[in-house]
Amino acid sequence: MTAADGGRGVAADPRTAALTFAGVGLRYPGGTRALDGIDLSVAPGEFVSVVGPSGCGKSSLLRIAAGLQAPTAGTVTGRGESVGYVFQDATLLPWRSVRANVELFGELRGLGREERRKRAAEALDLVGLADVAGHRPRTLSGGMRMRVSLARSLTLRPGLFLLDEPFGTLDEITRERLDDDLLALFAARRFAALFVTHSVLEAVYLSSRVVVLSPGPGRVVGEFDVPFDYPRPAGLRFDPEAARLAALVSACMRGAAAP
Ligand SMILES: Nc1ncnc2c1ncn2[C@@H]1O[C@H](COP(=O)(O)OP(=O)(O)OP(=O)(O)O)[C@@H](O)[C@H]1O
Repeated sequence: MTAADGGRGVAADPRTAALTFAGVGLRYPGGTRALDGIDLSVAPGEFVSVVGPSGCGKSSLLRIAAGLQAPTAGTVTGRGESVGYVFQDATLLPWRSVRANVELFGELRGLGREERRKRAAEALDLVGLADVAGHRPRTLSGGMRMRVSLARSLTLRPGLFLLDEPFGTLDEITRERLDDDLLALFAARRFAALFVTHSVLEAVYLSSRVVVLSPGPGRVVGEFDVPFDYPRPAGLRFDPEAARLAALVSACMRGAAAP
């Protein structure tokens, strides 16, 4: 259950999981084998991060989870009706106001105008952007745009959030701030989350469990439960126990990357 068990975390029970991969493999049409034999479950209210060397199949795994890519082996189950997606690009519509962007998913779902407005206002409040609801996306910073993207998904009240390096292109301070925002949202809404990142420290700071993939084709080579309660104190970034755990995860990743 902890780092002391050498990277064998406790997987979620597939019967009650928010998301389960069973024997999932992916071979792209050109022949690249991206994933092989992935068994992984995310429990309701669990925050799972996936780390691994570049090209090991992390984004492919997220795309399969999102239903954007079909696996060529195995099955994916448990995706409920309401899944939130946040990818590296905020993909906002430039001609719409922030509020209208945040209302978009509700519109696509066929929610009534009043309900959409209410949910958008609530979500913008949660991410601290109520003041710029009438602005166009181009007037916002990169970090604010990612917040709008988060808010847009929050309007669906997702039971599962899929996040692929959402803050990867942002500077360190903005990224840390958004990590804190995400943690606050997680504490408030307690969705299940599958989060892809290159940063082991970010993974430990945010997650209840960190999963390590091998070089491609990605296989699960380590799982680490993170033994810190939510809400997490900002000081956890500098906590020696967190640093020790991050070192273990890194070592597992380096071991996996060894020839
Ligand atoms: N659409 C595609 N068609 C063919 N091959 C692909 C496609 N997308 C990804 N790949 C290949 O699949 C493998 C896994 O790619 P993927 O983007 O999932 O890895 P990743 O771990 O997210 O990489 P990174 O950390 O660099 O973002 C790589 O070898 C990549 O070249």
